[in-house]
Amino acid sequence: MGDAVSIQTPLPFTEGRLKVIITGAAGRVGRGFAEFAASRFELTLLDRPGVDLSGLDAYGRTDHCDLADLPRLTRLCRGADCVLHLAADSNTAAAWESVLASNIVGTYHVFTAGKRARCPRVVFASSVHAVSGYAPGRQITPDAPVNPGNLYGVSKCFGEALGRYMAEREGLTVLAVRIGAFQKPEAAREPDSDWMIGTFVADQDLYHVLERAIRIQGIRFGIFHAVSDNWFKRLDITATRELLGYEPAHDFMRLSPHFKELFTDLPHGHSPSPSGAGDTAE
Ligand SMILES: NC(=O)C1=CN([C@@H]2O[C@H](COP(=O)(O)OP(=O)(O)OC[C@H]3O[C@@H](n4cnc5c(N)ncnc54)[C@H](O)[C@@H]3O)[C@@H](O)[C@H]2O)C=CC1
Ligand SMILES: O=C(O)[C@H]1OC(=O)[C@H](O)[C@@H](O)[C@@H]1O
Repeated sequence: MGDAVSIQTPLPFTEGRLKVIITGAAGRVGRGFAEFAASRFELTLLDRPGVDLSGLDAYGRTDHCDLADLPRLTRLCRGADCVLHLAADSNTAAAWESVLASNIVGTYHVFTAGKRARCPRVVFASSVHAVSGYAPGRQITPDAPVNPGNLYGVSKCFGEALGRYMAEREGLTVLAVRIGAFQKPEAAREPDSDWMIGTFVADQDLYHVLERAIRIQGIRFGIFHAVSDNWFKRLDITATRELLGYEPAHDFMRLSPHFKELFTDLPHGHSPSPSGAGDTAE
């Protein structure tokens, strides 16, 4: 994560019920995080007009807002401590027009709304696809040059770059969390997917990273990787562990019925490295 590696740890975390705006709150990550975060933060849960927000009102205030509507976004951000920006066209094969509207223009509007409303922090949901162009089996550290595997990934690189600019030049603090393949642990059933082995992130593991990204002090900008404690980690999580205090609880191989039997006699953390894959960069 570039500059942050020289920071002395541990960094402090802001306690208490911070006011957090969540965009894309009705999506897969948003709904689960809202439930996890309701007792921890004062939430405003946003999604685009027409999206069903029912059920979310148990976790905070709900409202509709399209990312295209900068004035409305700005009003909604007033008084908030942080925007957790989850809204996006999350389809890795999304059409460019949609990527442009939601992920590029929409993300620009979220950062700009945060700045205009004096909301000091944006936590940006980036993706492993910002670096999915690297060869399979290679582990990627947060300081590797971006290498998106699709146009959706390109839009996540844009969000990271904009976040850095907004942090360095416009006074926000920005944490970009590169999310792997988000799933509930009980859904980790794909028989032999190389992609899932390396990128799986269990829902609760991700929620802990997001909470810590919202609370950490002393970082102006950082890119943090969020995958579970997988046998092979496509994204290196050293900085997430050391700076955010991330302690992942899950490992795709241990959850998958296909692989579980291989691990019965091995204590956690002492698995042999699979050939061609491991925790160090090639
Ligand atoms: N689910 C995953 O495995 C991963 C997700 N991510 C990122 O994390 C974030 C959350 O992902 P999911 O919850 O899975 O996505 P999702 O597709 O389930 O939810 C995204 C939400 O954003 C909303 N949205 C889209 N465009 C909008 C617009 N123009 N204005 C207002 N709202 C809009 C949608 O209505 C939807 O409810 C996304 O930014 C995604 O790119 C990154 C890596 C992996
Ligand atoms: O590639 C993956 O596994 C995931 O990565 C993402 O960034 C996408 O938003 C999500 O739809 C995919 O499932």
